Amino acid sequence: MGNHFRKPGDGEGASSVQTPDVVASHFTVVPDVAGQASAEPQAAPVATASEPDPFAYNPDLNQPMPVDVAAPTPDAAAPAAAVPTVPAPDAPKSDPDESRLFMSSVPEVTQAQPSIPSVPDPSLPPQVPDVRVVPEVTADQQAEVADLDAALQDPGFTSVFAPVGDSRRKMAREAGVDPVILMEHVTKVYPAQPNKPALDDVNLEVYPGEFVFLVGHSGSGKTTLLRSMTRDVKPTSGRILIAGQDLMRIKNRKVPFFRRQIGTVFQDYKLLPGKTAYENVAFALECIGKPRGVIRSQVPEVLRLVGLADQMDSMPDQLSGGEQQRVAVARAMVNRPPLLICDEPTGNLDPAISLGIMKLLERINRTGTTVIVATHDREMVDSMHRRVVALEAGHVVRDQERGGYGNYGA
Ligand SMILES: Nc1ncnc2c1ncn2[C@@H]1O[C@H](COP(=O)(O)OP(=O)(O)OP(=O)(O)O)[C@@H](O)[C@H]1O
Repeated sequence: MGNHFRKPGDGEGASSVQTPDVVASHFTVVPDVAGQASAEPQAAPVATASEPDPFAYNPDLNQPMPVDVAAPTPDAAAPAAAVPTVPAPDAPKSDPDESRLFMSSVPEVTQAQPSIPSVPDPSLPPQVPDVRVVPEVTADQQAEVADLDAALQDPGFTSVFAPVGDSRRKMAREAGVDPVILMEHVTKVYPAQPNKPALDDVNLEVYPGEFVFLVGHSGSGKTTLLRSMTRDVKPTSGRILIAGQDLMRIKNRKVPFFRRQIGTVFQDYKLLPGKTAYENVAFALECIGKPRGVIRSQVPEVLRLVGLADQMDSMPDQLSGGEQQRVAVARAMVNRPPLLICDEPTGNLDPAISLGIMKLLERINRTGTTVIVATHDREMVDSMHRRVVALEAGHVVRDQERGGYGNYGA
């Protein structure tokens, strides 16, 4: 298991143009439960792959795409209806250097990505205009939205894989591709509520590249589900594999290394109040032993891509809620985790700002990162036409391709 997180000896096909630092930043290896890999975060072995994996996390556009899996054509990869301001990946670049962050050191695309016309891509949203009406947006909010929109034009966000749709998921299963999230019969009973499981026999599979909304009433178990994916909560029974790591068996001392591979974004940002935006993002890289030179180059780039180039030196309390959340997203993404877990990322934000954050997450998803988002934002879910998993009293009651929010209270 675990094709998504590469392990030593996996990536013979890695591009020769990548520097070791860059490769390490993309494919940091977590020591496995058996302790076969180095426990030192600095080690970050370079990933290699003897056989190309169609669904592996692979930001290098020059890597040959497997022929039996549909890579998005540039046009197909841009869900233009849901994200009208995001340019197609083949949009002209205003600054060639700008492509260095999320695609750090990824060379220019020199060849068209192959596609399989016979495989439909049901993940693409229908071509309907975005008719969201955002009431009473203040001048500050307008400026903030404009900033983020400008940042989202950055060609550094490059589409590698389209989100995985139903037929792709089926195809992935048939091809033996491992899900990045696998939950089997997961039940969580908190001691304080012994007769009311927070999760009750949950089964869930999420494949690399998917974007999934998690919805449900307050108290239905969304946070417990997400926290069990990061081993902040240990289920009472069942099985959880995250990128091949068996979270029911992983040793406690290995959990911090595992978590460094997962990006997390929460409603309350969780920024360090005494550090600037730059320092908050840099801290994430310092914790995993990244060299200073890598930090100095990657942190400004990721902050620029989330539209905060001019606010790197601001303290959290000098930033708006939306800007703080963008710092949190930048921090979660700077090490390029293949999985991004977001718990109510727009819960504290105004609608216009929320839309910007969601566009950002969608754009990150289009670089190949699997994204799961718990939300109460009905409009957002309805407008984005993504996979929707609904929980009710700890049960999965709906798992729908390109679904809507459904009949849930706020
Ligand atoms: N630490 C805890 N101890 C005891 N019960 C808990 C704990 N955390 C959550 N619960 C209970 O588990 C159930 C699910 O809670 P959870 O926070 O996962 O729901 P949620 O869907 O995320 O809710 P919300 O949308 O309000 O955040 C609720 O009944 C809650 O009271």
